Amino acid sequence: MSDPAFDSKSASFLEWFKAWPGATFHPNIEIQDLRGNGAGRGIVATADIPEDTVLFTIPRTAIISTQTSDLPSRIPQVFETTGLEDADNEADEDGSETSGPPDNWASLILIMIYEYLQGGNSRWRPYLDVLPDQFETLMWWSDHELGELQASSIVPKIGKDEADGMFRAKVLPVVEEHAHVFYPDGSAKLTEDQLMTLAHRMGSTIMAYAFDLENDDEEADPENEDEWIEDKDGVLMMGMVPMADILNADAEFNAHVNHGEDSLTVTTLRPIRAGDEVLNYYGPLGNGELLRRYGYVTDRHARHDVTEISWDLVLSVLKETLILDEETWGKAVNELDLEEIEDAFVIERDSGEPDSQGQIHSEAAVRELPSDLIEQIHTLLKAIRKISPSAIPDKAMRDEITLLAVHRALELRLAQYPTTQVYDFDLLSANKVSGRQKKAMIVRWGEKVLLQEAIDFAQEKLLKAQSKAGQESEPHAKRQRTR
Ligand SMILES: C[S@@+](CC[C@H](N)C(=O)[O-])C[C@H]1O[C@@H](n2cnc3c(N)ncnc32)[C@H](O)[C@@H]1O
Repeated sequence: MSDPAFDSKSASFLEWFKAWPGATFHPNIEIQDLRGNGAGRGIVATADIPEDTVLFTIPRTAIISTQTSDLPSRIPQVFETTGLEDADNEADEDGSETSGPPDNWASLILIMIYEYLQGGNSRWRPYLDVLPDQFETLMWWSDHELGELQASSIVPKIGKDEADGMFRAKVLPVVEEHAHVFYPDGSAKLTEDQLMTLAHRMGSTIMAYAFDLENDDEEADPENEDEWIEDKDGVLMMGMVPMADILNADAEFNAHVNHGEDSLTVTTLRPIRAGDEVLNYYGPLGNGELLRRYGYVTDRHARHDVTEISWDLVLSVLKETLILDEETWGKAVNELDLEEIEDAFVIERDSGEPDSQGQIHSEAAVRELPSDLIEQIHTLLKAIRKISPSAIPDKAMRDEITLLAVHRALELRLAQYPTTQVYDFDLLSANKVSGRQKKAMIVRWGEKVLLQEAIDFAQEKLLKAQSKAGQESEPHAKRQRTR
């Protein structure tokens, strides 16, 4: 069913966009209301379009960034940099530091707050009108809703407290100190709570919509010419790119945003048929990360699912497996260089890469165990062997113990999720869940499927290692097992 208010905002936005000098918009595409599929606005082909067609052109002047908004020139003292700062200001994100210019994130949040508060005076008003004021990203979920993610490793990455700290340190003070710049004459000032909510809203919008823009000053790096991933952690300038961000995305896609000197263009990577949605690419993200940053999940992104296993869990399994006296164990663990120790390890598949047409042809599968985990276990086992050589007499035993421990730790990791894969699958396939609960269930189920694949893979490797060790030790007595 059509929604006149929604459609009229889309139409005003399109008209505004086309009026920018240098903007183009292909006649065979249109902005559609895809809320029925839970996908907001999107761009759909209205007739067949061949490969390598320019769908639209966005002049750089239409992008919202530090280079185009008036804000940096109105409060230059805030935006001035010495050139020595960490462009990412990562260390400041906990809000512990209040000095220094705002980083990429804080700069764009300030600019978006400024442009929003200008209302009809902002050059980007029709664009701001089609940006969201509600989000499905994890930052906005209640504790109860987050509980549905169970033991997912995405939960500790949400970072709400860090964002609150950053806004209080780098955003609110600037708006308050320069209220005469941010608030047009006669407009009411926002309360601290309203300003925090607005900062969160702009932060979430930037997270899901902004692009990293290749810096004009830098020479083009031929290695990165085909860079489609929006790396929010990079040092490039961030900007809000009207129209390019109306594109929805998937792990297989059919369009690409090219960064030109004066404009950005969106071109088709393969023929698009009438009725097909034009899709961009946000990168090889698992559904957990997709949900955290963008607020949705897809079947195609499941191949990139990841989960993590903690070193503490592996360590407890190793301790149980090796049955060493406390002194030997304590000494060996103390041998590890705390600076070098990884706290968590990523479990993932070899998930393949999209080809130049945005399609993936390989099958995703677990093809190795995390090499940094194996290395860290080996370092510990080496330390143990130095103290107690009989505990780990040879390399074969080291490898067997390593695989036993990884296998067991993966089983215990899977058991940290209170429901089973089968239970989740039944609910999902019977369509008994919807909304956020369903998204959370897809994430946690995907992680369980991945963990089970990793368990099976470790088991296979363990059996091979054991049979190899058995053959090598024959006709001697069977090797003594550690437990
Ligand atoms: C860059 S915007 C794309 C335009 C957006 N649909 C809109 O209405 O403004 C990114 C947001 O679009 C939505 N989105 C993108 N791709 C999607 C997909 N394949 N399925 C569902 N939602 C999607 C998510 O809400 C995401 O945070």
